[in-house]
Formats: sequence, structure tokens, C-alpha cells
Amino acid sequence: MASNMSDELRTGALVYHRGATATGARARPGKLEIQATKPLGNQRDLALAYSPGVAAACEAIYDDPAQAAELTIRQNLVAVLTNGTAVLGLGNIGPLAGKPVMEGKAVLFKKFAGIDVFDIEVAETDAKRLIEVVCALEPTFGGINLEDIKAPECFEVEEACRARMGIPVFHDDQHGTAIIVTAAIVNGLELAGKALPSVKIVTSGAGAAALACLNLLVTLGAKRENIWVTDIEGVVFEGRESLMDRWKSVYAQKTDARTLAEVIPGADVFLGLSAGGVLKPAMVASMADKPMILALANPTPEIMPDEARKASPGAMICTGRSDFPNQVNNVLCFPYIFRGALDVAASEINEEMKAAAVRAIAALAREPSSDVVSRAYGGETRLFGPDSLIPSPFDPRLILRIAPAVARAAMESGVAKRPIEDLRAYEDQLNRFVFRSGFVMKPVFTAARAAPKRVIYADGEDERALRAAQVAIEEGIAVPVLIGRPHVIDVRARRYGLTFKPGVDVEIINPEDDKRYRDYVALYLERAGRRGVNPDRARTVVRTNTTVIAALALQRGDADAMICGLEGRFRNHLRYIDQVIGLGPEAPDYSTLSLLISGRGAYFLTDTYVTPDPTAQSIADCAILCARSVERFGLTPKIALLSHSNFGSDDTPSAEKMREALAILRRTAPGLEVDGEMMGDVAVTPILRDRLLPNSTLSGVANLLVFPNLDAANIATQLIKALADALPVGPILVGAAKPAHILTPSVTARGVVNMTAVAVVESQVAGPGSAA
Ligand SMILES: NC(=O)C1=CN([C@@H]2O[C@H](COP(=O)(O)OP(=O)(O)OC[C@H]3O[C@@H](n4cnc5c(N)ncnc54)[C@H](OP(=O)(O)O)[C@@H]3O)[C@@H](O)[C@H]2O)C=CC1
Ligand SMILES: CC(=O)C(=O)O
Ligand SMILES: [Mg+2]
Repeated sequence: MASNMSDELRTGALVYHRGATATGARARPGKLEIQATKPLGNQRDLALAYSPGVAAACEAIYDDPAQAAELTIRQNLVAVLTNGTAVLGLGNIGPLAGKPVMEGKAVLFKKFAGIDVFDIEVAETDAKRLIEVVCALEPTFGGINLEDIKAPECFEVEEACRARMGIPVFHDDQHGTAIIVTAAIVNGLELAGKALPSVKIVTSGAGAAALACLNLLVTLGAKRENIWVTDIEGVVFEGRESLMDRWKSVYAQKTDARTLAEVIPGADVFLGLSAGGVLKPAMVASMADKPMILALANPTPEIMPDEARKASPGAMICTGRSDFPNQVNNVLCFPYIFRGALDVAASEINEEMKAAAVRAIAALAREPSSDVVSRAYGGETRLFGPDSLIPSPFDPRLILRIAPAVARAAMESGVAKRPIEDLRAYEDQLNRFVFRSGFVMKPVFTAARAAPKRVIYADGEDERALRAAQVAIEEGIAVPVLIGRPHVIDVRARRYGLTFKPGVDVEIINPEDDKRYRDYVALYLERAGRRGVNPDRARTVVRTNTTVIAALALQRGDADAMICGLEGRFRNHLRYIDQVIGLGPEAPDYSTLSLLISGRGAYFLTDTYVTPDPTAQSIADCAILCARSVERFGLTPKIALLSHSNFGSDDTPSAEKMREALAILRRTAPGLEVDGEMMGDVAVTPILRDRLLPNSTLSGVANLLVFPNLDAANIATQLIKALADALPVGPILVGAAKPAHILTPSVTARGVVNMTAVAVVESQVAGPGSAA
């Protein structure tokens, strides 16, 4: 079995799933683990968590079952349950092979909406027995998300489980898909100036997803007589006997037409929820003016967007994939509809809640970007239109709009067992979740993609640089320039299955033979001739030192940003960057900012690599420049000046230094949200700060942590990275006149890609001569 994807993506996906920890320790296969949320460190904890204390919780639930929501994980726990009979468009591959998809859905539930999931793969194809299995799981879960169970069994299973269970049972492929498809169609028809009751809709697919979409469209006004359904047997017509069921026959037409090609002429909407490649360009050409083409089979759509566009230039085209505009995928719905349903302890997800989700998604696509969102998307303003019919899956407002709308609909329709009294407070709570959720790199990538720049990799022969170059091209974030010998790059790129074309989508600078050599030597002498570099030395360095070559290329304007440091010592690289690029006009010195993305949020730490024992003035200068860097991530910097002392509780020289740094910042940068000196836990734990430092001017969790010296900053970074398995990004070099970054030998290819995006965004905003 081999679905349609590049070898590079296939290999990457297998490596991703096999996995390795950040510290290179034993691989942890799969995408999930269970984590304890309560301490279990001593005899008493054990007595509370387990016998005898746990009996108190059991008895409380026995006396009042509603207590399960207070004493167990149940109210935030959803089953993603499949029998593997319709896994994506891969078909009946069975429950075991379907497990990666279910683990994937679990990750999406957690990351997008903070919902915990047990993925449950059941070896049972008989609908009646499957119903028994699902219903027996009710004590464990707050909700059931049925996934990838084929039609028609899925209808019977969902109907029966909904009727028998007191918790929401939601077949994602039916209703999650129907909600997002309907939102896209509502918006698309409005743009085309058409109305739902009069449009002709033709489907390919008469399974779980297709029929649920049609049912919801009919509820909202589509006319049954305008709907034509086709499946693997062709048109669903009155009297057809093979592969028919009572759900499909609702849409049987009285007709002699038998094929998709016969019924598609004049259609306003093509709804593909079947298999790759079934819609042909000639069929698209026969559709009505300004048609909507929803080619939603995964991973290969019914028609590729470029083919559809060629056949009908005015068409609005949607796919289920993330690599084209208009991703119509149920991921835009299921995390948030469950969030709203669980938060009011809804007994079901009813039609009102689904309609509320449709309205919220459709309306969100039309919303102008708010300041915060536009900043979070790197200043990009997404405008409602044919290529933006629905929000992007990373739009942070999805949870903010859909979950409250669903919760409100549940309350108004009387299925909420625990209504929310203060919806405003609920929205605030969701807002906090969004900014904790770690999608911190997303706005940087979006901004980079809007105006890609040339990024030069000094270690252009290194596997990580080569892989990063491939990803940078595929993601459209940068035009890579590799320093290295062309034949070595070529052999290695082929060995790693990379497809970029040297000279076409990447430029190569060969240190052994490049026509710019003399110019580079001259420039090096100009920049470093008075810093101990003589002509002989300059000729040798420019032929052998790739960091210098990268810096010269950047200085000359042959690249917009540089990345080095995959080998060698930080300080050596910094010396060369300083010689060639130098400090920006507003930067008294260099410093580094290391970003750590953990399950608890994103934290920037400084100065992690440069100045061993900075002065108070230097700390204040560094904080100001680092705050600007943090803003590029769409975040408002909240700066904590860290110490072993809390607001004067100790008078050591380093505590005094941090107090002095605060005084300088208050004077020179009054707009910054900053406070100190304070201890690390106080900085990141607002409750503790409220108790210990009630007068602090810092609000919420500090995200820019400024350390008194290099040892403290570097040690803290390495410890957090290793112990919290945090994803490191950086170090980000702050202070250089142009975007130049020195990574560390432990960086991964993904780390290089992340820094490529950061460097591109810096080069977009760095005016001539400004500090990057
Ligand atoms: N973008 C999104 O969010 C979503 C996309 N999907 C995609 O939709 C597709 C169907 O999923 P689902 O409804 O759950 O699965 P089902 O198995 O329930 O339905 C599949 C349907 O497609 C039909 N079909 C299969 N192959 C062809 C073909 N070559 N030509 C015409 N019809 C065909 C089947 O016909 P028959 O029954 O006669 O065999 C059946 O009607 C998958 O590709 C899936 O990835 C699904 C959910 C969400
Ligand atoms: C997206 C999804 O659920 C599917 O393709 O099955
Ligand atoms: Mg699915």
C-alpha cells in the first residue's frame, strides 16, 4: 500500500512517528504519553492518590455520580474510537493500522483545545457488537468521538450510542466534516451570489462524510431535488439495488443518468468525499459559472487544485490538505465543539450546537483581523475571499469563537448539565489557553512566507542544513543559499532523498571556486583590516572559513540573513560576525535570546551565550533589544529580572545589580512591562507572585526571563530543555547590524528551519543599518 506523497515526506513522517527525545535518549514511539497531574513523591501522596485515600473519592462518586467531574479526569476526557473500516481515504485498513490517525486526532484535541484523549482501536466490524463496546465505555469518558468507521454501519452505531448514552457521541467524519463543509459552502455561495435553495449539488461519495454534509445542507435550505449523489457504483438512482442502504436512498434521483460525468454538467457545487482523482478536468469545465469544488478526500483529493483551476478559472477550490488554500478539514471543528460541549457537561451534541458551530466558523472567516490576531500572524491581514472561505486551522480565534457559541447553544437548547454562568469569564479562560498552547512559531512562519528572503547557511554541506533548505523551500519561507562544494551537496542531497535543485531553487557558493572570491577578500580586508587581518590571512580565511564567507555575503547584500554554528565554538563564530557585520547602531553589545517551548508555554531566556557577567546597564540594554525580538513572535513581552532575591530580600551584589537594571529600564523604557528582582518561580507563577510580591507591576506569567549572568542563563536553559523536554529555538543573536545567527552543534534540522524563519522575519523588518 502506498498513498500519494513524496519519498522525503514519507521518510520524515516515519522518523517523526518513531521519535527521539531532545536529549537523544531512547526513542519514544508514537505521538502520546500519559502524564500524572498530581504529586506522588512520598508516603502521604501515595496514601492520598491510592489506597486508602482514593476510597474517599470513590465513595463520593458512588453517592453522587456528578462528583466524577470534580474528582476524576472524566469531564475532560474523550475517546477517539475507531474500528478502522474507513481510515482517511485509505479505506478498510483495520484498527491497528488506523492507530496513528487516532493518536493524531488525540494530539489535535490536546494541542488545539486542551482536551485529553484515550485513543481506542476496536477489532469489531459488526455494528451491534460495536455499539455494545462503545456504550460500555460510558463510565470512563466525558464524550465519544467516533472516527473513521465506514458507512452505513457508522450511522447505526452513532444513532444507537446517542440514544443509549448520557454523554456526547459525535461521529467526526459525519458531523465535524458537515459543519466545516457547510460553513465553506455558505461563504462560497455568498461570494458567487448564489443561494442554497437553488444550487445544484453533486457529490462523489455516499458514505459517512458525504451523507452527513448533505443532511446538514438540507436542514439549512438546500433542496433534495437539486442534489445528485454518486459513489463507486455511479449515480444513486431510484430503483438501484446494489450497494444501497436506507441513508443513501434518501438522495436517490429518478433518472437514467448513471455516471458522475452525466450528472455534473451545470452543477454549482461538487462535494468530493470519496477517493483521489475521480473528478476529471472535462467534468469541471461542464459545471456552472463560479462553481465550488470541494475535493476533500485525504490524502489525495478528487482533483488537484491546479487542474481544477485550469478547467474552470473562476472556481472556488477547497481540499482537505494543509498545503493548499481553503483547507476544509474537520480539524477546524472537532476540538472546539467538544470543548464547548464538555465545559457545560452537555448530554449530547445536538443540531443547535452544530448550527452554532457552522455560524461561528462562517462568521470568523469574514472577521477582519483584530490587532492581536494580525500581530500574531506577523502583520498579515487575511481577507475573506475565494482563497480564504474558511479560517486557517491555526487561527487562534477558532477556540474563542466556536467553543462559547457551542456552549451557549447547549445551554439554550437545554442539554447543558452544568451551565456556565459567566460566559465572559469563560472566554477569558479560553484566551489564556490560546496563549499557553505553544503555537509560538506559527506567526513567525506565516510572516516569513509572506515575504521570503535569501538565507545563507555557512554549513551548507551539513545534513541538517540540507534538510532545512528542503523544508524552507517547501514551506516557502526562504530562498536558501548553501556554502559548500557542489558535488558534495549534490551527493548528500540525493542520499537523503532531497529534491531541491541547485542553481534553481537553492544557490550555492563554492568556497573553493567562486567568481566573487576577490570581492569577498577585498571586503574582508575593508571590514577587518584594522583588526589584525592582513591580506594573506584574508585570502586564506575567505577560502576556508564558511562563517566569514556567509557574513561577507550578508554584508555585500548577496543574502538577507545568515545561519552558522552547526559546528565549532560560539565565540569563534561571534568574533567573525563582529568583524564583518558588527553591532547595530542601537546595540551597545551582543546578547542571545533562547526560546524554550514547553507544554507550559513559551519562554525566552537571556543572555545565554555572550556576556559572562554583564553590568546593570548592559542587562537593561539587552532587555530592551530582546523585548523587540519577542514582539516579532506576536507576543507582548513581560519581563522578569531574575535573581535569588525577591524585591530586596537579599543585598548581594547580583541582587543589587538587577535592582539597578530595573531602575534604568523604568527610566529609559517606561512602556515596557518589567519587574524584579525576583526569583524564577515567582516570575512564572502569578499566584505565588500575588502572595509574595503583591505590589509587582508585572501581570500574568513572565515570558522574557532576564538573568544576572551567563552561567545562570545558560544552565537554566539547558536544564529546562532537558528536564521539561522543551523544544529549543535559537539562540537568537541580538544586537548584530544584520540578521546573523550562531546555532549550536546540538541543533536539529527542525531547529535550523525554525531559526531560518526567525532570520527571515528579522530581515523583513531590519531597515538599512538597524539592529536585527
Ligand atoms: N476533509 C475532511 O475533513 C474529511 C475528508 N474525508 C474523506 O472523505 C472520504 C470518505 O470518508 P468517509 O465518508 O468517512 O468514508 P466511507 O467509507 O463512509 O465513504 C466512502 C464513500 O466514498 C465512495 N467511494 C470510494 N471510492 C470511490 C470512487 N473511486 N469513486 C466514487 N466513490 C467512491 C464509497 O462508495 P461505496 O460505499 O459505494 O464503496 C463511499 O460512498 C475519505 O477520503 C476521507 O479521507 C472524510 C472526513 C473528513
Ligand atoms: C479528516 C478526516 O477525518 C478524514 O479524512 O477521515
Ligand atoms: Mg476521519
